[in-house]
Amino acid sequence: MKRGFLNTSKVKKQALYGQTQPQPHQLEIEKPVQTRNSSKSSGRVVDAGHPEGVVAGPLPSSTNENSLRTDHGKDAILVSTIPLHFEDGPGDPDGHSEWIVSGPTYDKILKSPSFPGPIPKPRRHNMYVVKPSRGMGLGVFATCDIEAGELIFSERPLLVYPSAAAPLEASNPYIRLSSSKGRNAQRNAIEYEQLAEVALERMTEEGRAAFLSLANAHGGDNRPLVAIIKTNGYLTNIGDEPDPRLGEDYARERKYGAVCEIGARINHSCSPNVTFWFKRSSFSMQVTAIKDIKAGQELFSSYCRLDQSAARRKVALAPYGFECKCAVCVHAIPATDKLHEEFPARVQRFSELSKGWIRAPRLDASVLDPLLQLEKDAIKEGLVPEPPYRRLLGIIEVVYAKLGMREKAGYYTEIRCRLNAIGKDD
Ligand SMILES: C[S@@+](CC[C@H](N)C(=O)[O-])C[C@H]1O[C@@H](n2cnc3c(N)ncnc32)[C@H](O)[C@@H]1O
Repeated sequence: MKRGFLNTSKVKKQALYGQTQPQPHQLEIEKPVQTRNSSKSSGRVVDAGHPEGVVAGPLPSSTNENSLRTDHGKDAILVSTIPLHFEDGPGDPDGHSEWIVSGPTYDKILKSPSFPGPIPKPRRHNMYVVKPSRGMGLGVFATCDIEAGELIFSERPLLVYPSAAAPLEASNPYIRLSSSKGRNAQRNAIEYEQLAEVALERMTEEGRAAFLSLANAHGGDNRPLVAIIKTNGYLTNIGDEPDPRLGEDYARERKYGAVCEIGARINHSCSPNVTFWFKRSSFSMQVTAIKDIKAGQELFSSYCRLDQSAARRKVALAPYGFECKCAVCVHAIPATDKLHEEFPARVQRFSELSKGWIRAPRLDASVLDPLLQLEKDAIKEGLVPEPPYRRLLGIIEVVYAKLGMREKAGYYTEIRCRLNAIGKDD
């Protein structure tokens, strides 16, 4: 049976399946919504009904024939609850996410061995609290001392969505849209608002309330759900395979973003102390400390790339509706801007020099001075999350080892390993 899904509550509670059609990402709804390059009639959303023993309600139960399948066509788009939830089952103890997803990506993840695994658990309970943060709305605060590299919490996102659903300024690394943004993005956003409505309907009452209570920096947007996604989404490591047959927009991997209930309360700083990483095998988002954090301190992530000047960061953050007042921004001068922009190149230069130092029969301890100075500056400028920072730690470590200063070398090995371990187990 084929039907327009938006005004059909039964269908709203089920996975949606668009059969393979010549045009990508098209859904037949009351009025067919056309996506990029499209002048032909759209694909179809099919209510395939339920197999025995599987039902749509009560929410978030959502499995139907389509969500159990792992052979969806290239152009299928589903809204599905993940992990799957069966009527007579207890539901996943780690919770469920709603996922707006292309058929092939859905199939790929579902077919991964032992998917979904349990979400990682922090070593300690209740390491954070959500409460008001001066001038920033709500924020998340540490309730105990936390070490760099320590997992603070993990959660199944409320919603996982294709990043094209929530195009932001291109410099945002977390929700990045492919090159030809503009018109296609607008069209996609309308379509995705409708898909987000479907996803919202499928959530539990608590999940829906949590989603709708999240910050919205795009109040004037007439797509309120996409606006919430834009304000709160973080990039995951799940992406659709590139599909060059569909043109420039689809010619590279298109990532998925995630909106999380707790993670979304973390405010921005250009000197962040936590990082987000997505674990595919458990379909969960992790928040891990990248610096030692004292009890009572606020947790901050970065909403923008840090390898750019304060002026560029300001532009990148504008869609979030605030001006960053962190120490790094407030004290920005041309020299600090230069460090942000040149940090990877400076580390690279030291990396090349260090090859000669290691081979040298004897090394003067003075080679450490500029390295330690760069490390100090990088910490002060909030560059700890940048991959070159870890490379810098590695260089300092080998220089200390070469100088026979084992204890110092060991110290650098430890912090480098702790940072390197973040997100590595997936
Ligand atoms: C993902 S939410 C963070 C949680 C949010 N404070 C809340 O109350 O839910 C992003 C929004 O928080 C606020 N925000 C985040 N970082 C900020 C900062 N450094 N300064 C001022 N406002 C900030 C902005 O309103 C932004 O649009």
